[in-house]
Amino acid sequence: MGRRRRRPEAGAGGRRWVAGVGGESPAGKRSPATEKSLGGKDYILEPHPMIVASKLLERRQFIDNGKQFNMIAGSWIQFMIHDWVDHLEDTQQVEISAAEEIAGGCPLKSFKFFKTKKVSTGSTQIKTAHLNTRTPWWDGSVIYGNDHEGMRRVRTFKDGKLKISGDMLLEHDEKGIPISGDVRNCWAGFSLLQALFVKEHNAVCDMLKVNHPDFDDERLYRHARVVTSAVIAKVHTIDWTTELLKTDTLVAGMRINWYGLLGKRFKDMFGHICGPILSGLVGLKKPRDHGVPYSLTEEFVSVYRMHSLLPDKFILRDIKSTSSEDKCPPILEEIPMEQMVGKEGEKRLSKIGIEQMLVSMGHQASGAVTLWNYPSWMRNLVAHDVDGDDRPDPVDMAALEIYRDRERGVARYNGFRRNLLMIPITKWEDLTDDKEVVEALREVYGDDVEKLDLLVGLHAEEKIKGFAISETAFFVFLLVASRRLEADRFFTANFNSKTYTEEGLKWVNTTETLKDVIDRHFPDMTRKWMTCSSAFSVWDSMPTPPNSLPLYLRPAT
Ligand code: HEM
Repeated sequence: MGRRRRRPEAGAGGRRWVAGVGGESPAGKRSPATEKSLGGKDYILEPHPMIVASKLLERRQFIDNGKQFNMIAGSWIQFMIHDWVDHLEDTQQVEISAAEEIAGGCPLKSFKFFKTKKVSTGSTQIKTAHLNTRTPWWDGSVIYGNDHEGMRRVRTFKDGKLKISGDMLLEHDEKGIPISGDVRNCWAGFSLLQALFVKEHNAVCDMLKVNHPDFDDERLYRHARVVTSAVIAKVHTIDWTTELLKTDTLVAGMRINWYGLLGKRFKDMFGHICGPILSGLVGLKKPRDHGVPYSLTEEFVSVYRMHSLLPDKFILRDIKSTSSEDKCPPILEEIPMEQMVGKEGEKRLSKIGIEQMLVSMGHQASGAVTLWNYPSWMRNLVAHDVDGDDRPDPVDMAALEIYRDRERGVARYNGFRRNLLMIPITKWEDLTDDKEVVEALREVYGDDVEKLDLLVGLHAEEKIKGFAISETAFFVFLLVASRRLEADRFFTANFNSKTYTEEGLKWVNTTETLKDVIDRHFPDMTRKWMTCSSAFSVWDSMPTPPNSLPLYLRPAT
């Protein structure tokens, strides 16, 4: 029943590919249109990533997401990325530098980083790909670890439980690095979500032990792991995604993915007795991969480049204050985000404590995914290696992200849309009505829309009402959201009481949202501090009004 699942053809090494559309991912493979428009210039540096970062990405003034999406939601997606994907790096370093007239506004005039490692697949169809160092499945590896050593590090080997410290936060090693499944580029909000789901895992272990006193440590651990991973997947599917794309159609679509068109009540009563449309993807009799073994694509990674969600300052609230009658506790301190990252962030988190941190994150809006909203502090960032140690060379993340998509052969915006059978743009005005944006795009790319970088296009695109992300990114989200469930035996053939236990299945079936998880561990918190419906909206906002969906498809309020 172990969760170390591999793609069937991956071989003994358990390799996890990340490949681009069409298989090949080297930067050399590009569309003839782009080739022509670049006129033989160096693809990787045209236009210079630092110019793109300074003129189009860097934050001028923080733009928030209104009340739609809070800092728990922003951290949640980092929590998920760290469950699914991280590229293997080469040992060779690259340096990006620019002449004064280009680098003028950049905090770093040059920066060093490791190339993405390209490996030969041995296949004639897909010759090279990049390796994913994390397991791509929805298996909770962000808390459980990605390999044998990582998995051992987090376990207590008693009653199936994972390590957690007395203050309900993660334990740390002698260097101050958290003991958890994934510790790279972490910040206090991300670490808090890891701790919350370690608590969830341990609570499942307690419940299982009461019901099955004969289960040993290994059995408790394994059952609790599949249950907790399914809770994470469910929260992401029917709570987080519907807050990100807040429309009735999406609420219905995501609930149908989990429960099917006949709804939860029908499925609870009769089980998965109809096909995927009527009974949902979860509980299908066998996994489906539509003839293509499950793996994550480069395009998937690129659309999740959403560092603009991160603010400049973390707003710490005073939850002990009695001066406030309403649901929004007063502000205690505004802490620069860079002090909430890495080891320093961990120290601050232990002083703040899990409850104050969670309530504060709940009340702070995340940033909007739009141009001129990329955190300036990330343009001089001390990144971490896979062991969580600080890297010696700071990086300009905004410029690096532009470089990464180009290096990994991800098509530029128009090519990307063509690959998804979406209509490409022919002029800047097709992208947006905002004259200032059009002018800035023209300044960087001239009139050549084929050069537009994907990341810039996704941030510039006018959003559908209710969507916190672009329609282009949404297409990739939608495809992969279903695939992650239907290709996985733990959500299909093995979504049963033998694998999960009766009580474990009930635990998953009765948990709908992140609020349910928070209520389980902090029974008074949301009652005291939250007025909205989802723990991912800003907590003092209004509950979601009743929607036009049929009753059986509506989420419980
Ligand atoms: C304080 C919080 C965060 C820090 C310090 C951070 C830092 C980093 C760093 C250093 C990288 C690697 C850059 C490279 O070498 O290519 C990275 C990659 C990435 N980050 Fe973040 N990040 C944070 C939050 C987020 C959030 C909120 C998201 C939202 C989705 C996100 C999405 C990604 C993605 C998609 C990648 C690419 C992963 C890959 O190449 O495999 N990160 N981040």
